[in-house]
Amino acid sequence: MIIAANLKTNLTRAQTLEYLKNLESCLNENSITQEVMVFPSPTSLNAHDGKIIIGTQNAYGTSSGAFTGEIGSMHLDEFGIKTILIGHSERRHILGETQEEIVNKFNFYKNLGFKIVYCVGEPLEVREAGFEYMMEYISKQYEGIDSNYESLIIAYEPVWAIGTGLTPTSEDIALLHKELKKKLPAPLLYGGSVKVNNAKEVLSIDAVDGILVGGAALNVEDFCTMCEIAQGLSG
Ligand SMILES: O=C[C@H](O)COP(=O)(O)O
Repeated sequence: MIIAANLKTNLTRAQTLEYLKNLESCLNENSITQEVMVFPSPTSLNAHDGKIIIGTQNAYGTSSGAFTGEIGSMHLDEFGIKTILIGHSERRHILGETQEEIVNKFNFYKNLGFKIVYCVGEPLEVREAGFEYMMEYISKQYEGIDSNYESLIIAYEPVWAIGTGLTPTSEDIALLHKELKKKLPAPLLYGGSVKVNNAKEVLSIDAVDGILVGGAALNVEDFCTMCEIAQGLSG
């Protein structure tokens, strides 16, 4: 299974170093063999020696250049980072990234062989408009994305479940994941208010290959517990 922590705009560089040190020890103590990823804030990116895969929450589709406020692939190369989160709902809905910009970024990092965790998901009004409309909405988020890319991981994150404490029912997640797997057979993570107390239920659902955790991952013990839960379920 893939257990990923998106630290968003939290934890300083020093706090991230401490977090990674503690997480690495916890993973070792508990013999965790699952794929564990952490996406720190851009100023906390660093080389890391250990089990944890460090990914970037964002980067512009360039090596370097005149793109004020952005980082490019050369900044990731400095730390050996080869994993990127693309299409997160906060970038789509708060920062206004369009599908076209997302596809450009996807293609740039695909051409560099990055592992891409590609996020899709619907806002509440879309879900309330019915299943068919919701699936059409999510399908548009797949437009332009190379479904055959071998280093692709999809994360389904209903926007209304992110940071709200609300989660779809297990039946809803199972249904959605089944539909999304038909579209694209890549590993499929669920994200949106996953916490220690619901991680087991979510990870037990068919077609859930892992979780992408935001708020609840900020506590390193809790995030490690979720890795232990995944380990337990993987036998
Ligand atoms: O990338 C992670 C997701 O946005 C989930 O965030 P959350 O666990 O705080 O709901």
